[in-house]
Amino acid sequence: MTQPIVQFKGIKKSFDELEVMKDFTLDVDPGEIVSIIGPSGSGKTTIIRMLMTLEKPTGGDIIVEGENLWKMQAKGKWTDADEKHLRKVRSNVGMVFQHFNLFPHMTILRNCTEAPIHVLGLSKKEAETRAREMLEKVGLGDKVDNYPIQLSGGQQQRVAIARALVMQPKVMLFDEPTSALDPELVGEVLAVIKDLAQQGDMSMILVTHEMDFAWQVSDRIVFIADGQLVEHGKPSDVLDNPKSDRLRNFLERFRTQV
Ligand SMILES: Nc1ncnc2c1ncn2[C@@H]1O[C@H](COP(=O)(O)OP(=O)(O)OP(=O)(O)O)[C@@H](O)[C@H]1O
Repeated sequence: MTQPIVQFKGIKKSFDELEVMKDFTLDVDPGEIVSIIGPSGSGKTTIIRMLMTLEKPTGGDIIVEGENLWKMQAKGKWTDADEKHLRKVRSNVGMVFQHFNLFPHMTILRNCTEAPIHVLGLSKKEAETRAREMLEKVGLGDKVDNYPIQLSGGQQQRVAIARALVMQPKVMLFDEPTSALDPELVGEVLAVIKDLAQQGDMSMILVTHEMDFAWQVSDRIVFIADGQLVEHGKPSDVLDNPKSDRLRNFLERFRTQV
């Protein structure tokens, strides 16, 4: 049996009095494409942020490639060696946010070489070779010397995808990657993500409100509500034949809004 690349086990998460996750459990297999859907405020972004170690779960375990993210302390407290180990495990996880957050004073190429040089320790030449290859892959091979401000929002988001890919992650996280874009720019970004999904060598966890897109690219759709996983399965099962009232109501509300 293959070991899941990512495991959430009994995750609890509260912000002061607000209990966001009550008991969230999910395994993601190598190469699997999982989309997370759910009502606004149900904790989708929080799940992604916990996996990026940007938020700490209140309880439960998050395991990446067999390593328990929040329990890596060898001596019961965080040491420099633990932090280094954590950074290494975390470098298996790439992230594309809603807002692309490129460095405005750096060229597109340099935006993509900073992390491989400083986190992975690649030489400038190696990092540039990888970055050019990834920028080519997202259709921006001719923009390496431009600055972010010279690119459209859709192009900037494609740079953000290339920047994450340069780290050769085993899992890519996308948190509503098109929601900050003008509608006419959404398609080009979704096409790049779809392409990556079809290559099949990376796992992906996507938080998206683009249901048609989720239907097309996902191996599995996960519906969360009230702090837990309510339903999951193949897109045709979850989106076309919901079993629970909560999912049925969510999809109905969603369809009347679109
Ligand atoms: N740092 C924080 N401090 C306090 N509350 C927070 C924090 N981050 C998130 N929350 C709250 O946790 C809940 C879940 O937020 P989250 O952003 O994960 O939801 P979501 O499902 O991604 O929502 P949306 O679909 O609207 O993006 C919300 O009520 C939010 O206000």
